Amino acid sequence: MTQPTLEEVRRAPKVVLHDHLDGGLRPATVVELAREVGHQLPVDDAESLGRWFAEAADSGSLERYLETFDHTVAVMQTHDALVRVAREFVEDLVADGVVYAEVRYAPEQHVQGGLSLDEVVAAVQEGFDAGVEAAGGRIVVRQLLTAMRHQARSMEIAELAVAWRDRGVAGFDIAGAEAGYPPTRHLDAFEYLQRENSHFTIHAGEAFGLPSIWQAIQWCGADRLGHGVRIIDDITVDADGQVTLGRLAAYVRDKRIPLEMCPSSNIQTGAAESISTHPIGLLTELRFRVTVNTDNRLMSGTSMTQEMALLVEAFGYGWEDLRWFTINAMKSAFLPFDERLAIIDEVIKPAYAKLIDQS
Ligand SMILES: O=c1[nH]cnc2c1ncn2[C@@H]1O[C@H](CO)[C@@H](O)[C@H]1O
Ligand SMILES: [Zn+2]
Repeated sequence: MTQPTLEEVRRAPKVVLHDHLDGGLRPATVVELAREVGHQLPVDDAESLGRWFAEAADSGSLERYLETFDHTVAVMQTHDALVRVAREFVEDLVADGVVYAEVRYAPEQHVQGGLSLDEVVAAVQEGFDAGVEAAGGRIVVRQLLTAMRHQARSMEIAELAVAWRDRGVAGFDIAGAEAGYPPTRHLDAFEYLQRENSHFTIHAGEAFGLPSIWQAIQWCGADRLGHGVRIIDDITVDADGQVTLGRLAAYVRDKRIPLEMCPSSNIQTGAAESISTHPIGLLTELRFRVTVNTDNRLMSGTSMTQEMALLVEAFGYGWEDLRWFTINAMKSAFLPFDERLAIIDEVIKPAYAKLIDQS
Protein backbone atom coordinates (compact mmCIF):
# COMPACT_ATOMS: atom_id res chain seq x y z
CA MET A 1 0.00 0.00 0.00
CA THR A 2 1.64 3.25 -1.15
CA GLN A 3 1.12 6.55 0.61
CA PRO A 4 -1.02 9.15 -1.15
CA THR A 5 1.14 11.74 -2.89
CA LEU A 6 0.42 15.48 -2.89
CA GLU A 7 -0.85 15.37 -6.49
CA GLU A 8 -3.12 12.41 -5.77
CA VAL A 9 -4.52 14.14 -2.68
CA ARG A 10 -5.22 17.23 -4.80
CA ARG A 11 -7.36 15.17 -7.18
CA ALA A 12 -9.28 13.39 -4.39
CA PRO A 13 -12.62 14.97 -3.43
CA LYS A 14 -12.38 16.96 -0.20
CA VAL A 15 -14.83 18.75 2.08
CA VAL A 16 -14.07 21.89 4.09
CA LEU A 17 -16.35 23.10 6.88
CA HIS A 18 -14.07 25.72 8.45
CA ASP A 19 -12.58 28.21 5.98
CA HIS A 20 -12.73 32.00 6.47
CA LEU A 21 -13.52 34.15 3.43
CA ASP A 22 -11.36 36.99 4.75
CA GLY A 23 -8.58 34.49 5.47
CA GLY A 24 -8.37 33.09 1.96
CA LEU A 25 -7.73 35.95 -0.47
CA ARG A 26 -5.09 35.67 -3.16
CA PRO A 27 -2.13 37.92 -2.25
CA ALA A 28 -2.27 39.48 -5.75
CA THR A 29 -5.92 40.39 -5.21
CA VAL A 30 -5.15 42.03 -1.87
CA VAL A 31 -2.45 44.11 -3.58
CA GLU A 32 -4.77 45.21 -6.40
CA LEU A 33 -7.76 45.99 -4.20
CA ALA A 34 -5.58 47.86 -1.70
CA ARG A 35 -4.25 50.05 -4.49
CA GLU A 36 -7.83 50.83 -5.63
CA VAL A 37 -8.97 51.97 -2.19
CA GLY A 38 -5.66 53.49 -1.09
CA HIS A 39 -5.10 51.05 1.76
CA GLN A 40 -1.49 50.94 2.97
CA LEU A 41 -0.11 47.37 3.05
CA PRO A 42 3.01 46.31 4.96
CA VAL A 43 4.62 45.28 1.62
CA ASP A 44 3.55 46.01 -1.94
CA ASP A 45 4.21 43.00 -4.13
CA ALA A 46 2.09 39.87 -4.07
CA GLU A 47 4.87 37.40 -3.37
CA SER A 48 6.28 39.25 -0.37
CA LEU A 49 2.76 39.93 0.88
CA GLY A 50 1.94 36.19 0.87
CA ARG A 51 5.10 35.63 2.93
CA TRP A 52 4.30 38.57 5.21
CA PHE A 53 0.86 37.12 6.11
CA ALA A 54 2.28 33.69 6.87
CA GLU A 55 5.09 35.13 9.01
CA ALA A 56 2.98 37.72 10.86
CA ALA A 57 0.32 35.12 11.60
CA ASP A 58 2.96 32.74 12.92
CA SER A 59 3.03 34.54 16.24
CA GLY A 60 2.10 31.95 18.84
CA SER A 61 -0.92 34.02 19.91
CA LEU A 62 -4.46 34.10 18.54
CA GLU A 63 -4.77 37.82 19.24
CA ARG A 64 -1.71 38.67 17.12
CA TYR A 65 -2.73 36.19 14.45
CA LEU A 66 -6.07 38.01 14.16
CA GLU A 67 -4.38 41.41 13.67
CA THR A 68 -3.36 40.34 10.16
CA PHE A 69 -7.04 40.33 9.14
CA ASP A 70 -7.03 44.14 9.26
CA HIS A 71 -5.43 44.07 5.81
CA THR A 72 -7.91 41.70 4.21
CA VAL A 73 -11.01 43.18 5.80
CA ALA A 74 -9.91 46.67 4.70
CA VAL A 75 -10.08 45.71 1.02
CA MET A 76 -13.45 43.91 1.31
CA GLN A 77 -15.75 46.91 1.81
CA THR A 78 -17.49 47.29 -1.56
CA HIS A 79 -19.93 45.18 -3.53
CA ASP A 80 -17.46 44.59 -6.36
CA ALA A 81 -14.59 43.66 -4.05
CA LEU A 82 -16.76 41.15 -2.16
CA VAL A 83 -18.05 39.59 -5.39
CA ARG A 84 -14.50 39.24 -6.72
CA VAL A 85 -13.06 37.79 -3.51
CA ALA A 86 -15.95 35.31 -3.20
CA ARG A 87 -15.68 34.20 -6.84
CA GLU A 88 -11.91 33.71 -6.66
CA PHE A 89 -12.33 31.85 -3.38
CA VAL A 90 -14.53 29.27 -5.10
CA GLU A 91 -12.11 29.00 -8.05
CA ASP A 92 -9.28 28.26 -5.62
CA LEU A 93 -11.34 25.65 -3.78
CA VAL A 94 -12.16 23.90 -7.05
CA ALA A 95 -8.47 23.87 -8.04
CA ASP A 96 -7.77 22.32 -4.62
CA GLY A 97 -10.24 19.47 -5.28
CA VAL A 98 -12.87 20.63 -2.79
CA VAL A 99 -16.38 19.38 -3.66
CA TYR A 100 -18.30 20.89 -0.72
CA ALA A 101 -17.41 24.01 1.26
CA GLU A 102 -18.91 26.06 4.06
CA VAL A 103 -17.25 29.47 3.97
CA ARG A 104 -17.55 31.88 6.89
CA TYR A 105 -16.95 35.59 7.43
CA ALA A 106 -18.40 38.32 9.64
CA PRO A 107 -20.81 40.56 7.69
CA GLU A 108 -20.51 43.26 10.40
CA GLN A 109 -16.85 43.75 9.38
CA HIS A 110 -17.77 44.69 5.80
CA VAL A 111 -20.05 47.70 6.27
CA GLN A 112 -17.42 50.46 6.54
CA GLY A 113 -17.98 51.44 2.90
CA GLY A 114 -21.70 51.95 3.40
CA LEU A 115 -23.07 48.52 2.47
CA SER A 116 -25.91 47.16 4.60
CA LEU A 117 -25.54 43.72 6.21
CA ASP A 118 -28.01 42.39 3.67
CA GLU A 119 -26.02 43.83 0.76
CA VAL A 120 -22.84 42.22 2.10
CA VAL A 121 -24.44 38.76 2.15
CA ALA A 122 -25.93 39.33 -1.31
CA ALA A 123 -22.55 40.34 -2.78
CA VAL A 124 -20.80 37.28 -1.33
CA GLN A 125 -23.59 35.06 -2.66
CA GLU A 126 -23.27 36.65 -6.11
CA GLY A 127 -19.55 35.80 -6.11
CA PHE A 128 -20.13 32.24 -4.92
CA ASP A 129 -22.82 31.68 -7.56
CA ALA A 130 -20.50 32.93 -10.30
CA GLY A 131 -17.68 30.67 -9.08
CA VAL A 132 -19.92 27.62 -8.83
CA GLU A 133 -21.35 28.25 -12.29
CA ALA A 134 -17.90 28.63 -13.82
CA ALA A 135 -16.93 25.31 -12.23
CA GLY A 136 -19.85 23.60 -13.97
CA GLY A 137 -21.36 22.40 -10.71
CA ARG A 138 -18.24 20.51 -9.56
CA ILE A 139 -18.63 22.14 -6.14
CA VAL A 140 -21.40 23.04 -3.71
CA VAL A 141 -20.75 26.12 -1.55
CA ARG A 142 -22.66 27.55 1.40
CA GLN A 143 -22.11 30.62 3.57
CA LEU A 144 -21.81 30.60 7.36
CA LEU A 145 -22.39 34.01 8.94
CA THR A 146 -20.04 34.80 11.80
CA ALA A 147 -20.59 37.29 14.62
CA MET A 148 -17.51 38.74 16.31
CA ARG A 149 -17.43 37.59 19.92
CA HIS A 150 -16.06 40.88 21.33
CA GLN A 151 -18.85 42.86 19.63
CA ALA A 152 -22.56 42.93 20.43
CA ARG A 153 -24.21 42.24 17.07
CA SER A 154 -24.70 38.48 17.35
CA MET A 155 -28.51 38.63 17.54
CA GLU A 156 -28.65 40.75 14.39
CA ILE A 157 -26.29 38.39 12.57
CA ALA A 158 -28.28 35.35 13.73
CA GLU A 159 -31.42 36.96 12.30
CA LEU A 160 -29.56 37.63 9.07
CA ALA A 161 -28.56 33.95 8.86
CA VAL A 162 -32.18 32.87 9.29
CA ALA A 163 -33.40 35.42 6.73
CA TRP A 164 -30.92 34.00 4.18
CA ARG A 165 -31.30 30.30 5.08
CA ASP A 166 -32.91 29.36 1.75
CA ARG A 167 -30.64 31.58 -0.35
CA GLY A 168 -27.17 30.18 0.33
CA VAL A 169 -26.58 30.61 4.07
CA ALA A 170 -26.35 27.30 5.94
CA GLY A 171 -25.57 28.48 9.45
CA PHE A 172 -23.99 30.76 12.03
CA ASP A 173 -20.74 30.99 14.02
CA ILE A 174 -18.90 33.22 16.47
CA ALA A 175 -15.19 34.03 16.08
CA GLY A 176 -12.48 36.39 17.30
CA ALA A 177 -10.42 36.44 20.50
CA GLU A 178 -11.64 33.61 22.73
CA ALA A 179 -10.09 34.41 26.12
CA GLY A 180 -12.36 36.85 27.97
CA TYR A 181 -15.24 36.42 25.53
CA PRO A 182 -17.11 33.23 26.51
CA PRO A 183 -19.79 31.87 24.19
CA THR A 184 -22.54 32.50 26.78
CA ARG A 185 -22.07 36.23 26.08
CA HIS A 186 -24.17 35.50 22.98
CA LEU A 187 -26.66 33.12 24.54
CA ASP A 188 -29.69 35.04 23.28
CA ALA A 189 -28.53 34.59 19.68
CA PHE A 190 -27.98 30.84 20.14
CA GLU A 191 -31.36 30.39 21.84
CA TYR A 192 -33.01 32.27 19.01
CA LEU A 193 -31.32 30.01 16.42
CA GLN A 194 -32.42 26.89 18.28
CA ARG A 195 -36.04 28.13 18.31
CA GLU A 196 -35.66 28.66 14.55
CA ASN A 197 -34.38 25.10 13.97
CA SER A 198 -31.19 26.63 12.62
CA HIS A 199 -27.61 25.33 12.68
CA PHE A 200 -24.52 26.82 14.29
CA THR A 201 -20.94 26.12 15.15
CA ILE A 202 -18.83 27.96 17.73
CA HIS A 203 -15.08 28.63 17.73
CA ALA A 204 -14.22 27.00 21.08
CA GLY A 205 -11.27 25.26 22.67
CA GLU A 206 -8.65 27.00 20.55
CA ALA A 207 -7.10 29.77 22.68
CA PHE A 208 -9.08 28.83 25.78
CA GLY A 209 -9.77 25.44 27.29
CA LEU A 210 -12.50 23.15 28.52
CA PRO A 211 -14.87 25.78 30.03
CA SER A 212 -15.23 27.32 26.58
CA ILE A 213 -16.05 23.95 24.98
CA TRP A 214 -18.44 23.07 27.81
CA GLN A 215 -20.32 26.36 27.46
CA ALA A 216 -20.47 26.07 23.66
CA ILE A 217 -22.10 22.65 23.89
CA GLN A 218 -24.02 22.56 27.15
CA TRP A 219 -25.17 26.17 27.41
CA CYS A 220 -25.33 27.32 23.82
CA GLY A 221 -26.19 24.05 22.05
CA ALA A 222 -23.53 24.18 19.33
CA ASP A 223 -23.90 21.59 16.58
CA ARG A 224 -20.15 21.55 15.94
CA LEU A 225 -16.95 22.88 17.53
CA GLY A 226 -14.65 25.23 15.64
CA HIS A 227 -11.23 23.71 16.46
CA GLY A 228 -12.20 22.06 19.78
CA VAL A 229 -8.56 21.02 20.03
CA ARG A 230 -8.37 21.58 23.82
CA ILE A 231 -10.81 18.70 24.36
CA ILE A 232 -7.51 16.85 24.72
CA ASP A 233 -7.24 18.39 28.23
CA ASP A 234 -10.10 16.10 29.29
CA ILE A 235 -8.32 12.95 28.11
CA THR A 236 -5.57 11.17 30.05
CA VAL A 237 -3.21 8.57 28.71
CA ASP A 238 -1.33 6.48 31.32
CA ALA A 239 2.23 5.28 30.98
CA ASP A 240 0.86 1.88 29.87
CA GLY A 241 -1.27 3.49 27.15
CA GLN A 242 -4.58 3.22 29.02
CA VAL A 243 -6.86 6.06 27.84
CA THR A 244 -9.46 7.66 30.13
CA LEU A 245 -12.02 10.19 28.90
CA GLY A 246 -13.43 12.82 31.27
CA ARG A 247 -17.17 13.44 31.19
CA LEU A 248 -17.01 16.28 28.66
CA ALA A 249 -14.71 14.42 26.26
CA ALA A 250 -16.93 11.35 26.57
CA TYR A 251 -20.00 13.45 25.81
CA VAL A 252 -18.38 15.00 22.72
CA ARG A 253 -17.39 11.57 21.41
CA ASP A 254 -20.64 9.80 22.36
CA LYS A 255 -22.80 12.47 20.73
CA ARG A 256 -20.56 12.46 17.65
CA ILE A 257 -20.04 16.23 17.94
CA PRO A 258 -17.93 17.23 14.92
CA LEU A 259 -14.53 18.78 15.59
CA GLU A 260 -13.50 21.24 12.87
CA MET A 261 -9.75 20.73 13.25
CA CYS A 262 -7.27 23.08 11.58
CA PRO A 263 -3.75 21.75 12.22
CA SER A 264 -1.55 24.43 10.58
CA SER A 265 -3.56 27.31 12.04
CA ASN A 266 -3.22 25.78 15.52
CA ILE A 267 0.56 25.74 15.26
CA GLN A 268 0.62 29.43 14.31
CA THR A 269 -1.62 30.49 17.20
CA GLY A 270 0.17 28.25 19.70
CA ALA A 271 -2.83 25.92 20.24
CA ALA A 272 -0.58 23.01 19.22
CA GLU A 273 3.17 22.54 18.99
CA SER A 274 3.64 20.64 15.76
CA ILE A 275 1.71 18.53 13.29
CA SER A 276 3.13 15.26 14.60
CA THR A 277 2.15 16.11 18.21
CA HIS A 278 -1.21 17.66 17.23
CA PRO A 279 -4.12 16.15 19.21
CA ILE A 280 -5.77 15.22 15.90
CA GLY A 281 -3.67 12.02 15.98
CA LEU A 282 -5.06 10.76 19.29
CA LEU A 283 -8.58 12.06 18.62
CA THR A 284 -8.59 10.16 15.31
CA GLU A 285 -7.37 6.98 17.01
CA LEU A 286 -10.15 7.37 19.59
CA ARG A 287 -12.67 7.85 16.77
CA PHE A 288 -13.97 11.29 17.71
CA ARG A 289 -15.89 12.86 14.79
CA VAL A 290 -12.74 14.53 13.41
CA THR A 291 -12.77 16.72 10.30
CA VAL A 292 -9.78 18.40 8.61
CA ASN A 293 -9.92 22.08 7.63
CA THR A 294 -7.79 25.00 6.50
CA ASP A 295 -9.14 27.87 8.69
CA ASN A 296 -7.26 30.60 6.77
CA ARG A 297 -5.47 29.57 3.60
CA LEU A 298 -3.73 32.93 3.21
CA MET A 299 -2.48 33.29 6.80
CA SER A 300 -1.38 29.66 6.96
CA GLY A 301 -0.15 29.45 3.35
CA THR A 302 -2.12 26.24 3.08
CA SER A 303 -4.88 24.37 1.27
CA MET A 304 -7.01 21.30 1.95
CA THR A 305 -4.54 19.31 -0.13
CA GLN A 306 -1.66 20.51 2.02
CA GLU A 307 -3.42 19.90 5.36
CA MET A 308 -4.23 16.34 4.29
CA ALA A 309 -0.70 15.79 2.97
CA LEU A 310 0.84 17.05 6.22
CA LEU A 311 -1.26 14.53 8.14
CA VAL A 312 -0.28 11.74 5.76
CA GLU A 313 3.37 12.58 6.38
CA ALA A 314 3.07 12.97 10.16
CA PHE A 315 0.77 10.04 10.97
CA GLY A 316 1.21 7.72 7.99
CA TYR A 317 -2.44 8.01 7.01
CA GLY A 318 -3.63 6.24 3.87
CA TRP A 319 -6.64 6.61 1.58
CA GLU A 320 -9.01 4.95 4.08
CA ASP A 321 -8.15 7.62 6.65
CA LEU A 322 -8.55 10.49 4.18
CA ARG A 323 -11.88 9.04 3.10
CA TRP A 324 -12.95 8.82 6.75
CA PHE A 325 -12.09 12.51 7.37
CA THR A 326 -13.94 13.49 4.20
CA ILE A 327 -17.08 11.48 4.95
CA ASN A 328 -17.02 12.72 8.56
CA ALA A 329 -17.02 16.28 7.24
CA MET A 330 -19.78 15.67 4.73
CA LYS A 331 -21.93 13.97 7.40
CA SER A 332 -21.40 17.02 9.63
CA ALA A 333 -22.30 19.64 7.02
CA PHE A 334 -25.20 22.04 7.60
CA LEU A 335 -26.83 20.83 4.38
CA PRO A 336 -30.10 18.86 4.28
CA PHE A 337 -29.58 15.13 4.91
CA ASP A 338 -30.54 13.97 1.42
CA GLU A 339 -28.11 16.41 -0.19
CA ARG A 340 -25.30 15.29 2.11
CA LEU A 341 -25.99 11.66 1.29
CA ALA A 342 -26.01 12.35 -2.44
CA ILE A 343 -22.52 13.90 -2.29
CA ILE A 344 -21.23 11.01 -0.16
CA ASP A 345 -22.72 8.28 -2.38
CA GLU A 346 -22.29 9.86 -5.79
CA VAL A 347 -19.06 11.84 -5.45
CA ILE A 348 -16.93 10.89 -2.44
CA LYS A 349 -17.32 7.11 -2.19
CA PRO A 350 -16.81 6.28 -5.89
CA ALA A 351 -13.71 8.50 -6.11
CA TYR A 352 -12.06 7.02 -3.01
CA ALA A 353 -13.01 3.48 -4.08
CA LYS A 354 -10.98 4.07 -7.25
CA LEU A 355 -8.05 5.57 -5.33
CA ILE A 356 -8.03 2.67 -2.87
CA ASP A 357 -8.21 0.18 -5.74
CA GLN A 358 -5.24 1.73 -7.50
CA SER A 359 -3.00 1.99 -4.45
O1 LIG B 1 -9.08 30.54 14.13
C1 LIG B 1 -9.71 31.56 14.39
N1 LIG B 1 -10.14 31.78 15.66
C2 LIG B 1 -10.89 32.84 16.00
N2 LIG B 1 -11.24 33.79 15.13
C3 LIG B 1 -10.81 33.65 13.86
C4 LIG B 1 -10.03 32.57 13.43
N3 LIG B 1 -9.75 32.73 12.13
C5 LIG B 1 -10.34 33.88 11.75
N4 LIG B 1 -10.97 34.44 12.79
C6 LIG B 1 -11.73 35.71 12.82
O2 LIG B 1 -12.95 35.51 12.14
C7 LIG B 1 -13.27 36.67 11.42
C8 LIG B 1 -14.33 36.41 10.39
O3 LIG B 1 -13.92 35.54 9.40
C9 LIG B 1 -11.91 37.13 10.91
O4 LIG B 1 -11.92 38.50 10.54
C10 LIG B 1 -11.02 36.85 12.11
O5 LIG B 1 -11.03 37.97 12.98
ZN1 LIG C 1 -11.59 29.86 12.37
